[in-house]
Formats: sequence, structure tokens, C-alpha cells
Amino acid sequence: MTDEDPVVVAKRVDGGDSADLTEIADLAAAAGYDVVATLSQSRTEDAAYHFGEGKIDELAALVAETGAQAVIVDNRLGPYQTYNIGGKLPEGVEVIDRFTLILEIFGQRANTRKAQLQVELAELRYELPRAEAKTSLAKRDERPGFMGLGEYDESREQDIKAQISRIKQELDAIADKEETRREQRRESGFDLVALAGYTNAGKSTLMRRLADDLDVGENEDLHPDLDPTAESEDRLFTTLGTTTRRADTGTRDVLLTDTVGFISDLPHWLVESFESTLDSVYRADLVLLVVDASEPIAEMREKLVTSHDTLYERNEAPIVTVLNKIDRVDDTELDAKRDALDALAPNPVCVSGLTGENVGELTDRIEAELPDWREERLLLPLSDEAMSLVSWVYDHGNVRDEEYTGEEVIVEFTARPAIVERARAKAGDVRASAESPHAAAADSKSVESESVESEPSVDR
Ligand SMILES: Nc1nc2c(ncn2[C@@H]2O[C@H](COP(=O)(O)OP(=O)(O)OP(=O)(O)O)[C@@H](O)[C@H]2O)c(=O)[nH]1
Ligand SMILES: [Mg+2]
Repeated sequence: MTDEDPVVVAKRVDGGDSADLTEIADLAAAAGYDVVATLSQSRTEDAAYHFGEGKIDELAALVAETGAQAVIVDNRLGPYQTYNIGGKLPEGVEVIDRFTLILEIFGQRANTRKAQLQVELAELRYELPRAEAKTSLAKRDERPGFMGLGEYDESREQDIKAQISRIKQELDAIADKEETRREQRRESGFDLVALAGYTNAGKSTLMRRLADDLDVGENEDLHPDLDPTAESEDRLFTTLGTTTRRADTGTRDVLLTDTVGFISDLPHWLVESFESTLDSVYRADLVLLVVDASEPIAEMREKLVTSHDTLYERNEAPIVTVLNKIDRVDDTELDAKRDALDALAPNPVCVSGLTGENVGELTDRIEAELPDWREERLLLPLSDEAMSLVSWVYDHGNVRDEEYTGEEVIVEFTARPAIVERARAKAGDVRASAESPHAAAADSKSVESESVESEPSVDR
């Protein structure tokens, strides 16, 4: 398939309202297809064709008439349904389901090793049950002369399983590295805030609005959408990898991470394949759940539910709901939406990432919702060691006051609890070495070497 290939999109719903084809058409466009016609049906699932057989004939005629190169179906098709529908269509016309389409988009956008591995993993997970089905068919039909086929399929199945476990290992290693990096960043006094939400909600736009100029991520050059001069695009899944930038919210040093958008109705194997992408959400100190407030209430509700479903099991952080794009909504409408969605989105912050309206209120909220820092006051005998501890405290916390009394220094600061603990331990060492300079020399040596082992990345 090449860009701008004409396609027909089709969708079946069990009954009731006619099918909404907006999202599948947007997804098709995001993958680079040209949607030339749509077709929907309201009826129960047909085992052989998914749609009614008559509807498939209609589809075939529509494809012939429009010259479509593929049919994109917004339903979960079984392998046999895919095969049967294909059999009715003109020669060479592909049948693509929702998940294959999403994978195709991800494949196009995957420009980091991690994203590529995740796409590969999802493709293999998609293929595995299909290979298993083939194997069992081949076994059932096993006759002399067909042995070769059966053996081939079986080995394909084994091959897929081996590849899956190899990719999982590599992804685990990447996830470990990222976890270590998160911990290092926390130790350095940063709070980790993640932007999450449905695709196209405006996460990347808001990220640019909140972020300082400084990039701290690893793949900036691979994320053209984070270039401050580049526009976010009005299409689905603009962002696939995660990118981290520094943001100044006042007293706290925040690292803000932009993430892949959520979307409804994804099978678990696809969600799982992208799970480690969402680790930066699950393991954040605070999650900003971004919602497009310019959409109708029903749609906002559905997307909020999808977002909460995705966060539900693994998220550890407090969530702040951000109603974005308020430049497109008047006050009365916004109030009505806030009321209607109160249970799903309590006490939201309403902003426009595009115009910057109310973004100050959002940074205040970030400060208020981040886990509390503790206050601490250290009294140290004046020495070189004490001075290096004071400068360590400056690096890792927020110093309120620093006072010298000739023989002593008093430093008052706030910091995350782990940092306060470390500062106390260090202060103990400083005092011990002041009391007994000789013993302290040996003492501080052992402390030094210990800290080299346990905290290789910090304060050296
Ligand atoms: N009017 C208006 N448009 C906005 C606002 N924020 C974002 N947009 C537009 O919405 C579209 C999507 O914005 P993105 O920032 O790319 O959205 P995203 O959530 O990062 O999307 P994915 O990366 O696909 O998950 C773009 O066309 C933006 O210009 C806003 O506050 N007001
Ligand atoms: Mg984005």
C-alpha cells in the first residue's frame, strides 16, 4: 500500500443507532489513506462474513465502482471472516481491520528502537493465533504430500514464539534502564509529571506550552512534533514515543513527559505491547489527564472512560483532569460540560494549550497536587564538608534560608522525603567528622565508598 490509496471504510454495530464512522475514517486518514466511501450495517454478527452476506455483495460493488484498493473494517474480524470477505472482493483488494490499521500507523511513526520493538511485538501477537489456526487446519487435513505444509506452519508458530520472547527481553531491559533513569531524576530533586489522554486531545501542544526550552529527553531529534516551531497535527497518533522536557512551575523542578495517546477498543495484546510506553504515566508523581473539551459531552465521556480504563490497574499517581481547547467553547457550554462530567472528571483545570489561556492556573495546580515536600532545618558545624552538604541541598531541594553564626551554619529547606532522609544522614556524618577529625577521616572514607556503590549517579 502506498500513501493516498483509495479505501472504503465499513463498520457493523449490533443494533440501535447507526454506526459512527468518524473515528475509523480519521484513523484511515492518519495512516495515509484516502477514504472514498463508507458503508455501515446494524445487525448481529454473521459467523462467515461478519456483515450480512448481502451487505458484503454491496461492499464488493462499491469497491468496484470507486476503484478502492482496500476495505477497512472497524470491527474485530476473525481470520476466516477476513478470508471470506476477501474472497468476495475484486482481485487484490486487501481487507484491513481496526487493529491492523492502528499497527500500520504505529509502524509508520515508530522511529525509536523501543517503538519499533513494540510494533514488532504487537504484529507477532496478532499473527500467533492465526499461525496456530493454520497449523491445526494443516494437521486436520494431513495427507501424504501435505506434510511439508504442516511442518512449515508448525515451525512458523515456534519461530513467532521465540521472536516474541526475544523482543520481550529487550523491551524489559529498556524498561529497567528507564526505571533507573526515573529514580535518578527523582534523586536529583525532579518531580515527574506525565501527560496522558486520548489521542488528539492536545497533549503535545500543552507540553510545548508548559515546557522550558531545555530538552532533557533522549530522542528529541526523532520527535519532530516536539520541535517548538513545528505544529501539532490534527490527526490521530501524532506522538508515539515518549519525550521528556523540563518545566518550571514555580518552586518545584518538574520533568514533563509526553506520551502516546489512548484509543478505545484495543485488544489486550495491543495494549500490552505498548505497556512500557505508558510506564512513564504509571510511574509518574502526577498525571495530567488531557481531554478535548470542544467535543460533544457523550464523546468526552466515552474518551474519559477509555482513559480511566487504561490508567485504572497500574497507575500509582494522583490524576488531575485538564479540559483543553477551551478557546473553542463558551463559558455556558463549558459549565454544562463540567457539571455533566463531574463524576469522571472532578475539579478539572480548564485551559487552552493553543492560546495559553489559564495555563498559569494549571502550573499552580501541578504544584498543589504534587506529593508534599518536607520541611527540614539542619544545624552544621562550619567546615568544608558542611559547605558541600549545603550545596548538595541546593541541588536537591528548595532552600528557604541559610544562616551563618561564625562556628555554625543553619540551612532551612524543603525537599521530597527521601532527600530529607539523605540530608539528615549526611549531616550526621558531617557532625561526626567535626567531633573527631581523626576517626572521621576513616569514617567518611567508608561512607564515600558506600555511596559510590549505591548511588552512582548522584552528587559526584
Ligand atoms: N483550538 C485548539 N486546538 C488545540 C488546542 N490544543 C491542541 N489543539 C489542536 O489539536 C490537535 C491535536 O493536538 P496535539 O497536541 O497533537 O494532540 P496530542 O494529544 O498530542 O495527540 P496524539 O499525539 O495524537 O496523541 C492539533 O491540531 C492542535 O493544534 C487548544 O487548546 N485549542
Ligand atoms: Mg502528541
